Amino acid sequence: QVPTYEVLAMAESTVPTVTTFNVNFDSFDFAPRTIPESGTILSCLSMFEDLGFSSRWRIKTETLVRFLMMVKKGYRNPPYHNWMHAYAVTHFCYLLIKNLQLHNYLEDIELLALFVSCLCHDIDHRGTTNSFQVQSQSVLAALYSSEGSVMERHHLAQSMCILNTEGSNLFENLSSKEYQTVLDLMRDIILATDLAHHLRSVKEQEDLADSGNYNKASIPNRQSLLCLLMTACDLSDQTKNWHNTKHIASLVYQEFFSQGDLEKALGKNPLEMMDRERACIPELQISFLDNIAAPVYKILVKFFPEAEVVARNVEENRKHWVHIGQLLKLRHGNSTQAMSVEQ
Ligand SMILES: COc1ccc(Cl)c(-c2nnc3c(C)nc4ccc(C(=O)NCC(C)C)cc4n23)c1
Ligand SMILES: [Mg+2]
Ligand SMILES: [Zn+2]
Repeated sequence: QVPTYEVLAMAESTVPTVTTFNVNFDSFDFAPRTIPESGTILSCLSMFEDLGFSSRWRIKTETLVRFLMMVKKGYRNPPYHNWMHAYAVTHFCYLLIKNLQLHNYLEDIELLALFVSCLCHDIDHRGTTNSFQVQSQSVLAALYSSEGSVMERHHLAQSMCILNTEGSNLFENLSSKEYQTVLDLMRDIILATDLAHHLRSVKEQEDLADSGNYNKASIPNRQSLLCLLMTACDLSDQTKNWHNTKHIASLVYQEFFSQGDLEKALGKNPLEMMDRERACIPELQISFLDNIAAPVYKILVKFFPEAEVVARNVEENRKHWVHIGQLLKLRHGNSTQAMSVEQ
């Protein structure tokens, strides 16, 4: 529970509009991690207002503030999968809604579910993967490994707990039918953040984009697009400038290498990408961009040509990794020794 006086103090302060923060806050080039963590709750408040969610779904400011503080507090502090990741993901969702006229493709309640899912999608992440949960026989694996997507089921469960807590239920003023719908949507969307799920679904998303037959009346079409958009938000750090991308890679590999160290301590052999002795970050990032990130934004651009700039930024970042890789080869021969990510 978040103390009421804190909530009221926050709610008392007038909700600044997004433009009072930054003139290009709603541009694809804006890097949300430039907002200090201390300003992220107010920033989320102003995004809810700006998107018209507060009035459309009759969300009381006090309830919204309490919800945001509970969600933020629900995140731990691993190098990458922390609250600032959730905030950056949510900001990209804001950009999609603001720039792509998504209401021509999705229902209003689906946009609300997507936005709230971005806030909640990695809540209580421990900085380790689904396979690590199973390998280490964690409590979460005991709970969810039979269904798969162990961490994602936990993120969903934690989100439901917050919504079921008196005073922080965002959806308290929705009709019972709307309420059930938004929870079902959050379940589908948060479970879709499992990369294994994404890899199984991306072909279908590409075919739908290539067909040019997207039909807003088709539930499967809308579900497919929602999953694509969620993954696009989750990986959106790759669509920003090189400084941001480089920084994110160092956070992700801090997390991966810590897991690799744990696995070695448990007598297991970590994946190369988790092994600080073997990983070559530029190589790994080029294959991550080629095999996972770039295809997502190429498909996004097929649906929404006006999003072209994000796909171009991913290509730009790939070129930087190629250059870094060449520098490393020149400087350190072909040793696969993991080197710190240099300028
Ligand atoms: C959407 O869900 C997730 C979940 C976890 C993570 Cl860390 C990420 C994520 N976000 N940014 C990154 C970056 C910059 N590099 C990454 C390199 C590899 C992998 C990875 O999981 N490879 C396993 C393979 C079987 C797919 C994920 C990476 N990643 C996204
Ligand atoms: Mg996740
Ligand atoms: Zn995430």
